[in-house]
Amino acid sequence: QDKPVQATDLVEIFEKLGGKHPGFRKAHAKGMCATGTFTPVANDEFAGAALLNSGQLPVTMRFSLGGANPASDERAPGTRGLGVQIKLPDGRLHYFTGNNFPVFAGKDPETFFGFLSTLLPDENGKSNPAKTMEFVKNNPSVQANVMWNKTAKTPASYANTQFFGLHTFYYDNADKVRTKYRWEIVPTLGVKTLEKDEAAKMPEAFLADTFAKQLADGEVSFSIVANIGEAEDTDVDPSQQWPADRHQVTLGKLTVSSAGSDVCKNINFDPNILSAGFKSSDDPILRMRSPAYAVSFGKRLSNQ
Ligand code: HEM
Repeated sequence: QDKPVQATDLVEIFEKLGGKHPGFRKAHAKGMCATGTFTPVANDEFAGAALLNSGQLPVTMRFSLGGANPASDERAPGTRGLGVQIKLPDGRLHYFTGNNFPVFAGKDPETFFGFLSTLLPDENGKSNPAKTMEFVKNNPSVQANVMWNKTAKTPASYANTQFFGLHTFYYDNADKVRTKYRWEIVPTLGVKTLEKDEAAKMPEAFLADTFAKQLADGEVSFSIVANIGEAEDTDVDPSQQWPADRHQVTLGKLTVSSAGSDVCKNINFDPNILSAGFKSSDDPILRMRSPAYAVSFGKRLSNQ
């Protein structure tokens, strides 16, 4: 657990846990692509950002289930994700790629990898919950995520799911004044989950149909909001939430116009690709995401 973990190690363990599925994403294999627009809201904290001063911008997004299995059961609670690619007029891209849990499972790639390792079946093909419990006890930084997973309910729809950026990012304005923030994507239709018995009555795959129906019935949209960090809020640890009372500003609104295209296939929703003025923090999980996504991108495009 002490030796540095590489992006290839993480992709490999995802494949061990979720199976080898050539041509699919090595995480969030099952998903749905959608297109829409981003309508910015100007504000002082992000003054001068091209992202918020270029009018309405085209968006490609992908909603997904966690895990490497492209046939995941959508009735199960657990990870849901959203990748958002916003295209600026000069061709520059800005990504927001987040999940529905508010804290990550580990403060760094080594802890995350160590945790995943405990979930692997042993030589008899059996999982060993005691091993996982022992790891969780000894690694406080995975505990909040494990607790979240214990109580998480099945999301009723992607349109009723809130997504968290988890990591800390910065925006430096022209006067070099820095805004430190963490973003969230909040559904206009509200967060809705299914109780166990309700979920059991659903078909194994219902998310695409539910979404299409909501889109046909009215507007499906989300707000992108930024929680503004204070000096004592961690910059580098996505396993720790910031206090809930931080000043919040709206960056803009994401409105979905269509769902179900396959344009996401050739997109790598790398959260470190940001438009002018924005920067990633040194959060080691955030930094690990670029190489891991690149490994997966290369593999899936070459049908591995
Ligand atoms: C070290 C930690 C992480 C690793 C190794 C990792 C790895 C990956 C990989 C390999 C993919 C597939 C990329 C592709 O083929 O295009 C992926 C997709 C994704 N990840 Fe992560 N990830 C990590 C952390 C996170 C975190 C913290 C979040 C949420 C804040 C997140 C959200 C997502 C989402 C939403 C997708 C799907 C994007 C899409 O639809 O293309 N991941 N991740």
